Amino acid sequence: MKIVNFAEYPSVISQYMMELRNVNIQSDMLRFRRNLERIGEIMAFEISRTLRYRKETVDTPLAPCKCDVIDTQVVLATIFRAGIPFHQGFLNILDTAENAFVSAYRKYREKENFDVFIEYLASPRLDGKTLILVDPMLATGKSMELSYHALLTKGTPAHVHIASVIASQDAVDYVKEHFPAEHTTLWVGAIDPEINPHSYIVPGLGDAGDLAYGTKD
Ligand SMILES: O=c1cc[nH]c(=O)[nH]1
Repeated sequence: MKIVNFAEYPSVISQYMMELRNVNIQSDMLRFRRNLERIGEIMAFEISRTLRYRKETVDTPLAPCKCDVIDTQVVLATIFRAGIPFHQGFLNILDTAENAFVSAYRKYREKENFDVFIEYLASPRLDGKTLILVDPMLATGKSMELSYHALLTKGTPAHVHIASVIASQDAVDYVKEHFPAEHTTLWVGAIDPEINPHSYIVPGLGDAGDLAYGTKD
């Protein structure tokens, strides 16, 4: 499995990541959502460089011109709810992408033990397409794997890109084991060393859904 870790090459993404993590900045929800969206836009651009293109001749006002156009059908899939701004960033760039939505929720058995359930799935057919699974926080990799298996009921994609803003090292190892190595690329803004007993990434940034949309009951 190919892994692209943007933290290895400092760029403007590093600045957005600092703002997402910083307790004094992340409480500005508008900025928090926009930073997730901006990282989505940049990752979408990088992923666009891996897509297939065909030549098409278009007429400019002066002459015919051969242009490259995307020749890969992309499906963007997002896990509710923190994924929404990140997804929008991808869609701002890949505007011909189809879209899929999955809801995964944690059902607690006791304080620190929970199962993840998929409750909702809306997806187009996936056969032969490029699936981009976006989830800003890849803590254990289990929700991502469950979502992927739910999506496979809609067909088998030719290639899978997993895009996250922060992944834990455990999640990276888990994804390596549970996704087809030949056909999967993992794109991450950073890989953090730990997850805590509540499955939050450490140092991470906290609860991305709450920071983007407010706390839940
Ligand atoms: O650290 C984490 C892990 C999962 N989801 C979050 O929002 N934050």
